[in-house]
Amino acid sequence: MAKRRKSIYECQAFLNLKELAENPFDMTVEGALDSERLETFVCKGIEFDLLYGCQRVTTDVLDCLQSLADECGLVGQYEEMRAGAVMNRIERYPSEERQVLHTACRDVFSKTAANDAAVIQVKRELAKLQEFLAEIDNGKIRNTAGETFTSLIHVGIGGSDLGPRSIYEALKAYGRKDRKVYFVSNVDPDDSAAVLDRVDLSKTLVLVVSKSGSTLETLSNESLVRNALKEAGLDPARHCLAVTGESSPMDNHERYLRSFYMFDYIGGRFSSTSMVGAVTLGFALGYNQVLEFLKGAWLMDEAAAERNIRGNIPLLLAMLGVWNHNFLAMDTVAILPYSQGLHRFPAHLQQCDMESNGKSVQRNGEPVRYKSGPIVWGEPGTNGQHAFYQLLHQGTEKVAVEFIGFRKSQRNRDMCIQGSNSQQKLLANLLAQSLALAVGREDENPNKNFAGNRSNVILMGERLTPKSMGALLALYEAKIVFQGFCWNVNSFDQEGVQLGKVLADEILGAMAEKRNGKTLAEALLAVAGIS
Ligand SMILES: O=P(O)(O)OC[C@H]1O[C@H](O)[C@H](O)[C@@H](O)[C@@H]1O
Repeated sequence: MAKRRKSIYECQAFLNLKELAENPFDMTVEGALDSERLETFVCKGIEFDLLYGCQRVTTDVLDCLQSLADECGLVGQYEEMRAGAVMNRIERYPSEERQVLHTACRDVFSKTAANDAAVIQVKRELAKLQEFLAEIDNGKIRNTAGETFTSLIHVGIGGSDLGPRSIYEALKAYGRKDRKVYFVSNVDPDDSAAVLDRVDLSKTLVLVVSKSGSTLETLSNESLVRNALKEAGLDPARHCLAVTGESSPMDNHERYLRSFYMFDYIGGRFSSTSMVGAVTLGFALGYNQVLEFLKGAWLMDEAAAERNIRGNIPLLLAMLGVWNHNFLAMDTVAILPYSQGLHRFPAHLQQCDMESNGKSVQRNGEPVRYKSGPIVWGEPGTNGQHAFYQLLHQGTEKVAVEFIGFRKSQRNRDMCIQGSNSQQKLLANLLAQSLALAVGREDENPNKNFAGNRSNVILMGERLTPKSMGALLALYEAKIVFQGFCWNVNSFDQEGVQLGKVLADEILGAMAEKRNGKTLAEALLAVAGIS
């Protein structure tokens, strides 16, 4: 018999927080935000510190958030998930009924794994990857002309693209100089054409990534690339690699030089540490860097099992998010990395968060009666400062901001210009934005007035490396999972993407048969003037 999960509004802490939210901490009062507060409201963790002095919280609020986390059993559920409980389900209705074990992808460093069976499968795939990368290095795998492969095109979409792409972008500073990676995701034919125009296909590996092995965009792009290989006189089976679910329609060894597996218990948007991300990363950076990346993620997973929110960054970030969203009515979260390497990371988190927690049904099948997942968006600073920060400071919309910064740059190529180097300028801007949002500034001219009290946190790391990237990824994965548990939604399915796919098929059918105007879909096709 499944345990009944509490909805947050059934918790005593929920009522207490509602009361506290009537009079949240005012950061604009003179002296409210002082050095003591800034020093106290810091959570030190794996590879990152979370600075949360600029949140509208008091110790009372934090105590209540702790109680809410405890009443909802968040850490207990997280541990159940890591051990292999069937968390991907909705009671009383047909649902995916799966375990959720993306954490097993990095549980390879533990003496005793949380779920042995999954870790055995994970280790087998890692060993295959290590061997494959060694064979490219030692020349056992070469093209038909006997040359080494120097490029890889990663073909996938959604979880099979966003995570790997954002991680590759974050870490390409450590990439091998003799290797290049390209990504193709959109079914817009211009996406693949632009990449195909730039590569020497004879020295290119094509990694097709699809858990289901049946995603329209990925299969279309695979066909376009295979066709280009054939037109260049090359044998696709000697260039194409697959990452897919075992026994998916793509699980066909004759069509691929190598096949790597992911498993039912790894959700697409949580799959970056599986072969979905590891093959591309391994090609670009080498196997040891993949291990560093996994190590960072594993350390964060372990740290996320701490019950005390003041000592657990993902849990604290999750609970501060609940406070801002459910009690202070902040509908959107902006992820603003002050790190060019992380320029695609907000896009990845958009999928990871919004596809996970953008739900209106609880795990018990009842409707959600409070707000579940927020809208997530973001761009790197300082670029964003010259674009949308106006709204963050003076707009009517209140946005919860999560800054991410690093004390040191990745490439160490910097110089002093007008008294400071660029890394210092970057960090000065990050800190300035945090304070400006929180404290504001009064001006008798209303148009120049900054109201302040705009909540934000800073995640501060030393340097963006494979290890810290792994930790950052796992931090956000755990945050999303904790929030999903708190809102009592199933964070691991994505029924909401189905209807659009069904209607797109209907419209494609109408296009093929030149049907026009009978159904709503056909009428829209005609009105849009598409033949
Ligand atoms: O990896 P695939 O099976 O090709 O799926 C790719 C993506 O497609 C779907 O539409 C889902 O919404 C995503 O969660 C998934 O990551």
